[in-house]
Amino acid sequence: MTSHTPSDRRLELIATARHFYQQGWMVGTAGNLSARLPDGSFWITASGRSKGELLLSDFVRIYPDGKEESSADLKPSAETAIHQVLYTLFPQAQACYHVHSIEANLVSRFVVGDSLPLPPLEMLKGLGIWQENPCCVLPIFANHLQVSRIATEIQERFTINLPQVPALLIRDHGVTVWASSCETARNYIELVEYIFRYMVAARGIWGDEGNNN
Ligand SMILES: CSC[C@@H](O)[C@@H](O)C(=O)COP(=O)(O)O
Ligand SMILES: [Zn+2]
Repeated sequence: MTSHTPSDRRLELIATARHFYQQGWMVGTAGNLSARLPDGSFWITASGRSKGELLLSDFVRIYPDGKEESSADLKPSAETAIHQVLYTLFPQAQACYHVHSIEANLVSRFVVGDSLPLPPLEMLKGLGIWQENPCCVLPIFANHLQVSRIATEIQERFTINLPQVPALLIRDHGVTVWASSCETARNYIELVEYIFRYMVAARGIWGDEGNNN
């Protein structure tokens, strides 16, 4: 019988961060990635690390009781509270990815309110929307300096209204997705970023009307 050692999820996070860095979505130290472990803890990128060249030692393990563990005395991502809130709200989530793209920042200013209507693209099926000509919105949150305030607002809003897609946008900041596997979270980031690129291009061609259903 072949025995399998479960692969270290940090390796997948390192490869994904490098890929996102190459797309221009994790420039410098921007963004953070986390993945859950069977005991309910999760690995998250340490704060302020260059996301294009992460090492196994650039992660902090966060336990359900809040205890932190890392090889050196590292600080976890400044946005850990957002990951914690999402893992609590969505127990099936096994990975939570946050990136900063130019397009995400542009589309976050396409509306003044807290919901961004998404164009009815086929790509929405990849985010779980199986409807013809869907009316789908992405929740937008304000980018408070105090990250705990963003996390509280996410918790309050999603406790009352579940989002249609497993993603949220922080205005002038970037997108965060959560998914039942690392691979799916990576796909979700690629899909939402495709939709954002489309929305920016559509506005350039058709103006304000470009993204209407
Ligand atoms: C390039 S500064 C970006 C940070 O302020 C933050 O938004 C971010 O995504 C990365 O913070 P980090 O603490 O490294 O996880
Ligand atoms: Zn960020």
